[in-house]
Amino acid sequence: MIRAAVVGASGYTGIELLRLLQRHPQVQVTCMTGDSSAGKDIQSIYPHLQGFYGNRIETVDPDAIAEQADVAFIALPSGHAGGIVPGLLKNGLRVIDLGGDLRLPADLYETWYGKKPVPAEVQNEAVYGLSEWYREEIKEAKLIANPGCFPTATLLALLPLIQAAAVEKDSIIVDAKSGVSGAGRTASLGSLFAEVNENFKAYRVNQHQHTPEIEMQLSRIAGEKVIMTFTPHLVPMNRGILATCYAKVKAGWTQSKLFDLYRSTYEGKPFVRIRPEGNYPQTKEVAGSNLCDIGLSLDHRTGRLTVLSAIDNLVKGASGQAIQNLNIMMGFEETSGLTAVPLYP
Ligand SMILES: NC(=O)C1=CN([C@@H]2O[C@H](COP(=O)(O)OP(=O)(O)OC[C@H]3O[C@@H](n4cnc5c(N)ncnc54)[C@H](OP(=O)(O)O)[C@@H]3O)[C@@H](O)[C@H]2O)C=CC1
Ligand SMILES: CC(=O)N[C@@H](CCC(=O)OP(=O)(O)O)C(=O)O
Repeated sequence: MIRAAVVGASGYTGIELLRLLQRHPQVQVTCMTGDSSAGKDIQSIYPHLQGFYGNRIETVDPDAIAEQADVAFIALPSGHAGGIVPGLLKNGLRVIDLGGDLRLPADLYETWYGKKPVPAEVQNEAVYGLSEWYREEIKEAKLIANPGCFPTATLLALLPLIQAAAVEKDSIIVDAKSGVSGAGRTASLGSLFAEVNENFKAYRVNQHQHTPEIEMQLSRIAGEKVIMTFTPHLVPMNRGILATCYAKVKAGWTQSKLFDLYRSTYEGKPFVRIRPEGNYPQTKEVAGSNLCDIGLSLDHRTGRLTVLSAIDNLVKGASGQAIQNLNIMMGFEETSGLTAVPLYP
């Protein structure tokens, strides 16, 4: 049994880690931290956890965390990892950061997040944790930069095409929609019921912090620079991301060849399901699970391919993928703690 700390246990990704780890056969949560909730019992904030967890929430102290845990999940707003991660690594813990602090080099981070980057030696040690694509590196990692929710849905949809050089690389457009839990539990005007309910809006158009993250990983697999258009939207639902990705295919790529490409790329990958022709993913069909469902359709008139990808932002988009990465790092079964069937309806 390994001991896990959840740093930021009182947030949405924090309680999702608690929900999923509760039935993980090889992991026990031994430490929980928070900020405004420090000093309280977790079940006093989240009564649905009564009978599952009785831990007291502590303030963040890397040395105290290291005494109680072998691995730490960092589920904090961006800007905090730099002050915590070095102390945890120094004490020999494996660390998985769910925020954006370790995913980008310093210049891009500063530009897109508008915050001070983590020291270069910390960032350089981080392995980008898109589990299906970087398994071998994740196995050897001590520090994981867990991907963002939109990048997870988008990259799983687009990387097969990029790797096979099947599309014109300057033709990519991603139109993505997220449920409101993607914004976290911290109160904000934009997350109020009356702002979100019966509404559907784009936000941070051409300015979203996940744009460079997606482009960096597309470029890495392409072996050359790829840029794209990315537009996120907020949808009045609790959970889920649907990314609709468009790209112009190169000559010779038929619908059946494209299906073969996706099926062979994700063969043996337990969390990616390729939908049959004419059948497209829906957020409800992956809710509460670590699955990513992908569907595709080639428009013969325009030569443009539409790839749809659905995930639960809190599971495959955050806490589920973090546990998948822990499983890979520790040599556990990749699906340990993550085999739940989606919650439907
Ligand atoms: N929500 C999502 O779908 C996804 C989120 N992420 C990323 O995961 C991270 C966590 O997100 P999420 O769970 O949604 O956020 P929440 O706002 O729901 O939770 C934030 C957590 O961080 C704690 N916290 C806030 N400020 C401080 C501080 N100064 N010092 C110590 N602890 C602090 C809070 O404690 P307290 O409650 O006690 O104040 C709370 O536990 C973010 O970086 C986010 O971008 C990544 C992918 C998807
Ligand atoms: C709906 C909503 O607001 N979603 C968040 C996703 C948060 C996230 O994953 O951001 P990090 O890169 O900091 O981890 C957003 O668009 O910013």
